[in-house]
Amino acid sequence: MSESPVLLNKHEVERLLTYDDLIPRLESVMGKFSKRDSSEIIQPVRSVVPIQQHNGFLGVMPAYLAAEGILCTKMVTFYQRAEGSSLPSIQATVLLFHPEHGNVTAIMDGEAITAKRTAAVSAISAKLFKPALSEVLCILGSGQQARSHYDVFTKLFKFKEVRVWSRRKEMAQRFVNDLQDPVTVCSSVKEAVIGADVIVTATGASQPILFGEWVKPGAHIAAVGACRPDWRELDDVLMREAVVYVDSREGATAESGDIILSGAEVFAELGEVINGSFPAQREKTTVFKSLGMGIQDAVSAKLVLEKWNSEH
Ligand SMILES: NC(=O)c1ccc[n+]([C@@H]2O[C@H](COP(=O)([O-])OP(=O)(O)OC[C@H]3O[C@@H](n4cnc5c(N)ncnc54)[C@H](O)[C@@H]3O)[C@@H](O)[C@H]2O)c1
Ligand SMILES: O=C(O)[C@@H]1CCCCN1
Repeated sequence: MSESPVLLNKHEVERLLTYDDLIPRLESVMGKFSKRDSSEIIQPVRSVVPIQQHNGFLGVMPAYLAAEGILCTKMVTFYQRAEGSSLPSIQATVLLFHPEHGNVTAIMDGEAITAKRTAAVSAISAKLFKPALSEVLCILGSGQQARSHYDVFTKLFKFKEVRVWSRRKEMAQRFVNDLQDPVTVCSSVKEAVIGADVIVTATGASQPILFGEWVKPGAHIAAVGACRPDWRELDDVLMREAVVYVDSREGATAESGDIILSGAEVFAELGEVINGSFPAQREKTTVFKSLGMGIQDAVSAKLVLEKWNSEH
C-alpha cells in the first residue's frame, strides 16, 4: 500500500539536523510531556535487555505524539568498551511510522540523533540553571557526547575557559586536537572541575567520578552518563546537596543509579520548569540528570524527515 521508507545514513542525519531547529522542538515536547496528557503523548520508560556476557544492553524507545502525528521508535545498543576501542559505545536506528496506516516511512541512523538531541537537552538545562556569570565550562569524558556537548555549549554560551578531562590523557588531547578554539586538557577530575561554573559528565563510568566537595557552589551539572540503576557518575554529597532536575521522573526513578542509590529527591522535570510550574533555582548548585527519552528522538527524526522532504 505504501511507498518504500526513506533511508538516511549518519552523514545525512548529521547534515539535516541543526541545533537551531532542534532546540525549540525539544523545549516544546519536554514541556508537553510534563503535562502528562496521554491523549497528546505516550512514551513508556524504555525497555532494556541486558546482554551480560558482552557488557552490553539493547534499549527500545517508542513514542507517540498525537498532535504532531509522530509515531516512532529508536532501537539503541550501548556497550561498555575498552578505552580506545574503535567501536562506538552507542549505536542506534530510528524508525518513523505513518501514525494512521502503521507503515514505516523512514529508517534513519540514530547515532547522530542521540548525540545531538542529548546535547541539545543538556544545553536547555544550562540555559535555565547555569549561574548568571558562567565563565568556565568543564567536560568530563572525550567521546561522542563530550563532542556534541562541546559543540552546542560553545555555540550557545560564551565561556572564558573550556576544560576537558578523560581517563587517558591522550584521549583528551585527541579531542582537543580536533577543535579550532583552545581547550585546557586536565590531568584529574578535581583539577578540571575546581572553579567550573558548568560541568558536563559524559562518561561510561559506573562508579562516582565527580565529588560534591570539588564543585563550586551554584555550579550547574549536566549529568548524561550512568544510565543504569546501579551505575554512578556523581557522589552522594553532590546528589543530596544539589537541586536535582530530571528529564522524566519515571525514567530517573527506574534507571538512574545517581538518584536511586543516593536517595536524592527529584525537585522537578525540565519540562515542568519550561511550563513554569516549578522554578529554575539558578542561584543554587543544580544537577540535571539526563537519561534520554523516546520523545526527543521522535521530534528529532521528524525534523530530519521534514528537511529531507523539503529537498526532494
Ligand atoms: N542521557 C542520554 O540521553 C544519553 C544519550 C547517549 C549516551 N548517554 C551516555 O553518555 C555516556 C557517554 O556516551 P558516548 O556516546 O559519549 O560514549 P563514548 O564511548 O563515545 O565516550 C565515553 C567516554 O567515557 C569515558 N569512560 C568510559 N568508562 C569510563 C570510566 N569508567 N570512568 C571514566 N570515564 C570513562 C571514555 O574514556 C570516553 O571518554 C554513556 O554513559 C552513555 O550511556 C546518555
Ligand atoms: O537515550 C538514549 O538514547 C541513551 C541510550 C543509551 C543509554 C542512555 N540513553
